Amino acid sequence: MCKILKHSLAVQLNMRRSAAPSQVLGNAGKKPRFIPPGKCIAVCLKNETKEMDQEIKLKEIDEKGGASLLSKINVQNQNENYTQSVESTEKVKTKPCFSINKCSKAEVKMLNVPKADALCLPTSGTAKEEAAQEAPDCLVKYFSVVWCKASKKKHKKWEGDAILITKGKSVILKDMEGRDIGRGTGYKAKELESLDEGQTLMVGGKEIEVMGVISADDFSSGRCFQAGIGSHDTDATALSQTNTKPFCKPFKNVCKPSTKENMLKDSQRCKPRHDPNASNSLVMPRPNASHQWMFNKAGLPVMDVVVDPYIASNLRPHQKEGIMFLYECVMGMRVSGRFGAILADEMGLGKTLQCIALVWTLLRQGPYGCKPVLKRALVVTPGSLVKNWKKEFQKWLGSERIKVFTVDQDHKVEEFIGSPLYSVMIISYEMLLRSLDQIQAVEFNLLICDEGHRLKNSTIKTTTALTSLSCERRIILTGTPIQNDLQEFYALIEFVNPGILGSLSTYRKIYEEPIVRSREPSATEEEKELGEKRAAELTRLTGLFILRRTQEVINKFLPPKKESVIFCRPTALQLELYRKLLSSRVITSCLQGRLENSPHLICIGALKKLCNHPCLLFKAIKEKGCDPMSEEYDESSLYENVIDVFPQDYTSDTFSETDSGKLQVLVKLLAAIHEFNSSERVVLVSNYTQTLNVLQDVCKHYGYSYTRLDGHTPVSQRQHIVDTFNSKFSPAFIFLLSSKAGGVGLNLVGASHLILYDIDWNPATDIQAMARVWRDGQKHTVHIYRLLTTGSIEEKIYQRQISKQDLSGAVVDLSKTSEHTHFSIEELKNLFTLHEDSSCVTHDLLECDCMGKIDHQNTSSEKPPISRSCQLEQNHGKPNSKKPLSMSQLMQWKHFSGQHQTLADPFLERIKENVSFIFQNVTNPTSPPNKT
Ligand SMILES: Nc1ncnc2c1ncn2[C@@H]1O[C@H](COP(=O)(O)OP(=O)(O)OP(=O)(O)O)[C@@H](O)[C@H]1O
Ligand SMILES: [Mg+2]
Repeated sequence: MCKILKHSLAVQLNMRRSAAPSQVLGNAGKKPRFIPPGKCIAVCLKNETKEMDQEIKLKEIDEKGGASLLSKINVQNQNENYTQSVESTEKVKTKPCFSINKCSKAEVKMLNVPKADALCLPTSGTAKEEAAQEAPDCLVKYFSVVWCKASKKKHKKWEGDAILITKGKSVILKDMEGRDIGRGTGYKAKELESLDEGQTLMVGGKEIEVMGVISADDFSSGRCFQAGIGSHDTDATALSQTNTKPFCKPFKNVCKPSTKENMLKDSQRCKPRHDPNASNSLVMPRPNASHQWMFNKAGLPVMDVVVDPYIASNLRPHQKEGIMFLYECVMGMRVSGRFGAILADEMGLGKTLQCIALVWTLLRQGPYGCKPVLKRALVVTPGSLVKNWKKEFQKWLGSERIKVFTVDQDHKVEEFIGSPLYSVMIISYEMLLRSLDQIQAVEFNLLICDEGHRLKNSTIKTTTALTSLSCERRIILTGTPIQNDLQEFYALIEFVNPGILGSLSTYRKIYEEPIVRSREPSATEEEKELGEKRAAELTRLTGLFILRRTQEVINKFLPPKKESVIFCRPTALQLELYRKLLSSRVITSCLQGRLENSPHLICIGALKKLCNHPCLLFKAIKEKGCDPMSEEYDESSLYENVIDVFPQDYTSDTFSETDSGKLQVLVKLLAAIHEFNSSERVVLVSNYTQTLNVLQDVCKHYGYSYTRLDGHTPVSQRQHIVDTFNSKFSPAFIFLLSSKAGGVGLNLVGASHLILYDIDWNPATDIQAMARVWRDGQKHTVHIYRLLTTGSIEEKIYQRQISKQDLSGAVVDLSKTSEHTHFSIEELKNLFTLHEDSSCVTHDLLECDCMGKIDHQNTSSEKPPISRSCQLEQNHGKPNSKKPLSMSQLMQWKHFSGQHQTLADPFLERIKENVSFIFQNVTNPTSPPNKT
């Protein structure tokens, strides 16, 4: 970027979007004032370091010695001294953002100082007094500038663009990645205020020339740092072409250049493939003039692109919108020169169908001269969903319209390449890595990455492999919200639209650091404001090609969903074992803060096992042994004496359902469902294979037919298992599902009951599992049951889940490790407390009157039953409320105590005896069950 330029040329060539509009045309008429570095000197002698604001420390001048010292300084020294007045950029490198609150007064002569000996002299009063005099809200101005090292050369060799911030008498220079590259103080405030285009200034040994004024808004939003993406408008033409890839490439293969003759022929025979005027037709947006100018160089007739009514007739309104959005993105109509999109609709909204409609449309049509935009499309998806994608293609298009190729052991990429029949290839991420060489040789015009949140890490093999594909039109599909971690967010954006957010270091400085900083408790008001603005700008910018809709858009098409959180009383054996574990040496030492080797995680694991069933703990003890001599952090020391609590003849194989509170409830619940209607089906979910084994034994014991999908199920069999279960003729009553293995993407609409047997730290894992049954295609009212052991660690995890969910607005990352590893001692104390006297600790925390008064103050069973929807307002105004705000939603659910006489629910009615409390919520209560 080093160019030798004269001023005016520099003004023009170094222009970035951030420069003033006047400079786009250059400013030849205006002669910039240039102050050679050697002539314009600001000398500041360090006397004291003063905190200027939360970030900037500026050095003030010892005014007493200042003048006498200064008079002795030669030019060279002055330069050295000047640098003293400039805060080292290194020092502030790690600081996230900056803003200037108040300015110190430093005695510096700066702008337009004609003499080589121009020195900074104290004016009046002490530095401190003067700093105090300066209005804290003095004007902050922002400029786009170019800079170079100070030199006396006539022709400057500008080294880069930068942003200059002036306030009062101080300036900061930032490079385009947001790093401080110079600071100075002691300028004349007036001169800084009147600084304008073409003027020059010395900042920290650097000479700068002002290219234009930047609005405060452009600075605080970070737009000014974004080369090429800075405008407020969303118009594709707003983008700088210099920063984008060649425009013709995406259309290269399918738009062959036309001769005049061909063009005429084209326009004569060209007509939209489907009638754009038909009722309910779905017509894609027409390209605007600039798009045509860029992509229709051959001047082909512009045609309406109309989605095949065969598929369009099935689309939900949000899906129609989604298809138009995707179309605009991959056509480069939303952001010029960018062809990527992220469709982040919540689970079950039909992302697959939207993509299928898009692919089918683009394989057959295009806006210019009826030429299809795509020749080949590649879908990459988790292995378990490869067949589902094929099925969905068939479901929505029928097998006669399109042939899709799925890669597996028997069907290699070569077959796809060799066959003219296929235009769509579906492959798993794993298989993609294995066949990368062959795939790289194929020219795909569209790449769809399903469950694409796995690309959040740019260094992993999968991301590198996919990035290596030359295809520019890239779509990421994810039901998992992606904005939790700003670096992962960057990686996803970078994948679909490379370079759009600048380099990673720029992104960090401009967005991540200020945003993260603004959310820290110690953030100043100014930091908060800056962070909010940057976040808003990031959202605006990425919102051009990210679309997320929530479940609500589809609720009205879905049958009702009844969700119950069921607090199951632990059994006597569970309680005794629980107490024993809590009194172990390991837990005591954890609570004293000795957490090396993470013994607390072992303890948490043991308690969770115990909650599921004591036999799982028993098994662990047998495997690990219990050694009284072992180290505290060793698992076997946790089990010391625990084995004695089990009955002498206890074995893990012959477990009894009466040993576990949750299992007792489960068995009754399954019986109730089965008896109610033998064609009802249940998905039974656990995070643990061992627990699934127990549940499987229960199925066997009661003669319930079942099927199972967990991490060990071969990928090739998964779709078959799912299809069989969903089929009307499925013999299976129960689908045993490992949430880790089969959580994402699966449709299990054959079942209308889903039971979450245990709880995960990450709410997304559970939400994912629940979304398997309540989704499009479900015909019956859905019942979701979440089983928790009353007063135990499971309740605490649940409380954490709902806080986390509220805090992030359900924005959580599925693939984050499910076990939390960091806990404060307070949190651990809470986690390792058993509440034996509460029927629902979560409800206690809500401070909801409906329960608190009756169950706690008077446990008499003659008390009238409780069934009410608590009012949020009733806790308002209570000081010192222990209720985490995040639980507020639970307040709106129905609260039932275990003693409630009629629950008006045939299934819950059966389990009452073992249940201490129930929260229940019905979504979509009025919608009729889906008949389609
Ligand atoms: N318009 C529609 N009418 C009827 N069923 C639909 C419609 N759209 C989608 N579906 C069905 O809804 C189910 C869910 O769709 P899909 O699997 O595409 O969801 P998704 O958005 O990919 O969710 P996830 O994030 O869980 O993968 C599928 O069985 C699909 O066939
Ligand atoms: Mg999906």
